[in-house]
Amino acid sequence: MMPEPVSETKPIVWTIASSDSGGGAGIQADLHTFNALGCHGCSVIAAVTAQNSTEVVGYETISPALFITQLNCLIQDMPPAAVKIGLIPDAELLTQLANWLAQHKAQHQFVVIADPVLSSSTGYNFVRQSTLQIWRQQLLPLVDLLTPNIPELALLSNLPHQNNDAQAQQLLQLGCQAILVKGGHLDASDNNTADSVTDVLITADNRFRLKQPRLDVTHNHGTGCVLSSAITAACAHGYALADSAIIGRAYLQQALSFSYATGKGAGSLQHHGWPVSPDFFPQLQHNDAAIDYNLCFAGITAPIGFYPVIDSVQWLKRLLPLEPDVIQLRIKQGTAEDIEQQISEAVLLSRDYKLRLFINDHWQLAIKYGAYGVHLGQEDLTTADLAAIASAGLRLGISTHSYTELLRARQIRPSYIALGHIFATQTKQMPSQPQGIARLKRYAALCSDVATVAIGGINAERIDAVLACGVSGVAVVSAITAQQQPEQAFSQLKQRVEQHYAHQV
Ligand SMILES: Cc1ncc(COP(=O)(O)OP(=O)(O)O)c(N)n1
Ligand SMILES: Cc1ncsc1CCOP(=O)(O)O
Repeated sequence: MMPEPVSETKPIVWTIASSDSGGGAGIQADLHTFNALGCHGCSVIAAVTAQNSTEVVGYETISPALFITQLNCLIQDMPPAAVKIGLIPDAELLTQLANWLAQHKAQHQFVVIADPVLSSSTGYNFVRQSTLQIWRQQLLPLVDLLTPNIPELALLSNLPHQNNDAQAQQLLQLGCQAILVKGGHLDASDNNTADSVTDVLITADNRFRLKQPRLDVTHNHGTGCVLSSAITAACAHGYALADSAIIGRAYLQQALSFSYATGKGAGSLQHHGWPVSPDFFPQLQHNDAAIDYNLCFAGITAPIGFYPVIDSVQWLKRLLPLEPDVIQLRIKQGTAEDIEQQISEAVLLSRDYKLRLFINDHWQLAIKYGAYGVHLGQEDLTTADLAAIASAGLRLGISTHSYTELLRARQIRPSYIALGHIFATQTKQMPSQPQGIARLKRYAALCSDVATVAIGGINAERIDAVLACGVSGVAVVSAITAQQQPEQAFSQLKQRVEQHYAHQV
């Protein structure tokens, strides 16, 4: 199957690792992964291994001179957006690499993801104490994300008798920015069970767990290589580390689900394109004790469609004659008294006009006056009484701006999920970057089981591209309220959206 085209540009990514003659791991697996995730992969080979699906028979490292020549030659013409480091079974090459990265990383601003391969899954040991020291002292300070399994974490931290958290903290202290502790080894971690695998992403100020069903597959050669390469590819597409870890984990779950036999031992993973099925995405476990994930929110009866967002009851009165079907009242200014007055009046009007009216932020007033629904931001999720909203029968919409927020919102099972901001917007100062059309398409595909609304910078020129992404609604502010003829703008956009959904039925 051809991978889905995921973006207009193909970021350049490098793998600095070793060749696996069996093709399931190492450089070969990395390049397959990069390609499937819409990146152009370059390779810097550190060693050539002779291995098949049952054993590593031997290896030879490349000369330090040719190793450095590969790096220098690539940086001149094909600088990377992100670099993955894999098996480098030689202390001299590791030192050379650390020196080279120290010289070039800051200037070229690439992300470094390192998978500290210390032994093969078939049991071949590639490292000595001297290699571990170079990892600790020279490489870790240059690494943005390290992806050790539990035995590698213990070895690298040199704290074999401490728990995984203490070991990870030790590696952070040595200078690496973040650690994804892979839970695939059933033995040493209480995060893992026979049924599930939990990886833990740890940074200096954040920590969350990515939990997935444990797949009962024997063909799992190259799992670590594929995960770290998929994370590298996602970073190269500009996703933040946490989102990249999520994408990597979903890519791996998908590839493992279709793995196949190659020889007599563990076979290889099947590379597909960008993961979109919710089945492949992990469950995120934050320290969100305040959120109840077992609530049931009322569904939305008809497609959301055209969804204007306005900031006063005056605007509502102006638009009501044009027969809006859904509107959000998003009042950001005024006294508590004034806000309550506007909300109570708007809810009464919405009943007369059979309008589905969402209230932004003011969930208590929405419940008090019986609005159709409430829209909340991520920061509201731990302070609002979600159980009260659910039991009052109000619909809930939640804002999201990333995979991390999207997975969190999905776990709450709201009535709809807002995906934003898609394009630059003048209406609100956004702490995040515009997501763009390629990401919107991926997010919408992941939400095939829940209604979605796109928001942010959407106007008459852009609305067709947004609708083509498969969302169930399109929210706009300035495309109506900042226009010279708002009523005309409203009617034109509404008609365009209605035409789109009419053709979908
Ligand atoms: C449909 C829709 N999507 C997103 C938002 C933004 O909501 P929030 O994150 O709560 O930010 P503010 O609107 O409070 O600035 C929205 N209002 N509607
Ligand atoms: C409230 C909000 N949340 C994300 S973008 C946005 C503003 C959208 O306004 P506009 O449609 O004018 O870009």
